[in-house]
Amino acid sequence: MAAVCTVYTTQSLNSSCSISTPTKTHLGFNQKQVVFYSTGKRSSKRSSGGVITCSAGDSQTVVIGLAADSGCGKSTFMRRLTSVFGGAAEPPKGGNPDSNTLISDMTTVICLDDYHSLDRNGRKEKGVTALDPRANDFDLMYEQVKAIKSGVAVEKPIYNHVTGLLDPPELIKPPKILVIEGLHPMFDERVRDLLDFSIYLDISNEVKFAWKIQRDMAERGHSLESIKASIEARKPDFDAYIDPQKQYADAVIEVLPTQLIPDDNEGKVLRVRLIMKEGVKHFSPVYLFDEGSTISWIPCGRKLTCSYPGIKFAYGPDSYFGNEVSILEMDGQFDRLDELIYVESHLSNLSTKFYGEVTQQMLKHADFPGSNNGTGLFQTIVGLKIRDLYEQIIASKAATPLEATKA
Ligand SMILES: Nc1ncnc2c1ncn2[C@@H]1O[C@H](COP(=O)(O)OP(=O)(O)OP(=O)(O)O)[C@@H](O)[C@H]1O
Ligand SMILES: O=C(CO)[C@H](O)[C@H](O)COP(=O)(O)O
Repeated sequence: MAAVCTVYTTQSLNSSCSISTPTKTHLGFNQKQVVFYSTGKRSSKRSSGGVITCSAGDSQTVVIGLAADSGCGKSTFMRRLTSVFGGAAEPPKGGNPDSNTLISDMTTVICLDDYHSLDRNGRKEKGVTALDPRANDFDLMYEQVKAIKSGVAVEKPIYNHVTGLLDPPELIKPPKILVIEGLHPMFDERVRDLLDFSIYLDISNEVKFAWKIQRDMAERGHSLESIKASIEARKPDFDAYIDPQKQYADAVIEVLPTQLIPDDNEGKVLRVRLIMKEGVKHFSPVYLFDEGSTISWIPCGRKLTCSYPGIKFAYGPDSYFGNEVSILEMDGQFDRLDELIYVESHLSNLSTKFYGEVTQQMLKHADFPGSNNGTGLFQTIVGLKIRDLYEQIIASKAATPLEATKA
């Protein structure tokens, strides 16, 4: 059966394509109309959310995965990352006001909640949480991420967090950098294999609880009891399906209670560890003083103002889920953010474009959560490393286009 569809792409389509779900026709974006023969193989049970898969060949979309539980700082991280590329991210213009997508000049961030196959009622009826793979459509996620990576636009579904329903799809054009953020970017092996770089935000239970209480009580009017109950209800599925993804991450930002205050239970001062996998293509870990050595550093004194309980850095090689890693750790918090330049000048391999860029980024977003501690510092550093990775991938594709697309 011949299916006529419109492909949205910035590239010439001279290669083999297949259509898995016939899509609606949209007009107006650099489109080319192509006749396809349906494969007859529907990859999704959805009536909406089509994908046109082509091996277009010369695509340049770099795909980044960011995994974390809800309320663990993904949005904050995304704002820092987008800022490193020099722009602010906004929802698609003129689209669904409840869209979860954020677009800037260089990046498009899609939220994987949009691949929930069961809406809020559906999950309730079946007795499953949103973390359960049975509540998510990994076939569609894979096909759409693959299509975007190969330079082809898709009609991605929208999960509406306000209504709890699945809304009509939105058009996602291939960006320079696609970030897929949410609960499961590294869960499905096929999706995982599409990632050029992956990050896991590993927030310890104590800290997660403190952040969730702060946000859900202050901003969403939830009671302490309901927050506790929701965390408890999610925990088994979190442990089974979300947490194990950290073994696949190229970088993990681990957030723990401080060790500088004995038996601290306030959760305000944090110990943050940046775990960086060795041997990842286009990514070289940051180091403190001397690459590969084991270092402990208390920078407080003449050049860095520290009030109680102070600041302690550590760095060294380690092993993480059987992989060789480097770990950079910061315990404590900055009193004066402008003095961060002192710390920055002792770190190497930061992938900055000028002296003091980390400090500049941190000062620019001093009002973001975590700007006075290792969460903000390490998120900024990972943002710079992603920019560097992107530039390296683009440069290597430009140098050897055929080889690079095969890799
Ligand atoms: N580094 C941090 N330090 C302190 N609090 C933080 C930090 N990051 C996030 N938070 C707290 O957690 C809340 C959630 O952060 P954010 O919106 O970035 O998370 P999220 O993972 O995108 O959440 P969701 O998936 O639920 O939308 C913030 O409002 C803030 O209260
Ligand atoms: O984990 C989540 C997002 O990261 C949400 O719990 C999930 O998407 C379900 O959403 P809702 O709160 O609208 O039922």
